[in-house]
Amino acid sequence: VVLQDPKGILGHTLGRPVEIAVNLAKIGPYIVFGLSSTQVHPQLAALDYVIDGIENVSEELRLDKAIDLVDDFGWNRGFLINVGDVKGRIVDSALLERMKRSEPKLVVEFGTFLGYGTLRLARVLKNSKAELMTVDPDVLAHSVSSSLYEKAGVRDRIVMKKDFSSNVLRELHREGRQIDFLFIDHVKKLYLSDLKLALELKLLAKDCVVVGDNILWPGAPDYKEFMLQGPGAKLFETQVHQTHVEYWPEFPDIVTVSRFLG
Ligand SMILES: C[S@@+](CC[C@H](N)C(=O)[O-])C[C@H]1O[C@@H](n2cnc3c(N)ncnc32)[C@H](O)[C@@H]1O
Repeated sequence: VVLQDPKGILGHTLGRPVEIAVNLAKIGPYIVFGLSSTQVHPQLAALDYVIDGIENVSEELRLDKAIDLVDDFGWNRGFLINVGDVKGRIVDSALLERMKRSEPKLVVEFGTFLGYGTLRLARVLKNSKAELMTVDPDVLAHSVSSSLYEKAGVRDRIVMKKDFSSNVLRELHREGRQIDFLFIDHVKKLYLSDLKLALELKLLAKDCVVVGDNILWPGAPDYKEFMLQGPGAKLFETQVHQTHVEYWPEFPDIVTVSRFLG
């Protein structure tokens, strides 16, 4: 507790030196071992790879190139937890199918991380007027994704919320808005509670499509049970896609695509 809030516990005179020592300890590995930020954070390493690889790419090809570079990094250079190209195609198709039925107004992603999933959604929504919103409380996700969107040339098309999913659901409710497509890809334990909150607040528009990633691994068993056997089975029509973990074909995973019957 003292290390988290030294001035609050010890007062300014004693607490301030402790605060400085704690911060020095945090940046110590960088100084002492000469580590760069990209060696510590895979998100920054992937962003670095995109920035270098996209330099001479023309404006109209930048979005595709940014997506390809992240996938190349994920497959060949390190492990990333973005949805990846294989499961990403399932998300793309779900959104395309939804767009064939009617023009969505609001598309939301829970869990931004690098911003890769958002780029895929932005690519599918290229000729759409839908608002694309992505939500992540983590400052590293916020800053890395902002740079990635800028490099890919889509920064002005994306509404970024540096906040928790449940707060954003309540905000949308206060604004009287509804969601037409929801990509749930944040903390697995929150999938079901956030879905229930969205239902309780009547935030899902009729025909809203809800895509759940990582249903098998790391796994959201309660969400799966709710959608397939529980009350969700009457509220949604769900397709179960057997696939594999991002950039790791040896490990099976499931993506669910659920259409809200309203
Ligand atoms: C698996 S990653 C998201 C990957 C991203 N959807 C993609 O495919 O590129 C999960 C992210 O969820 C974020 N997260 C954690 N708690 C959250 C919350 N309550 N609301 C929204 N995002 C959250 C984490 O910070 C992390 O960046």
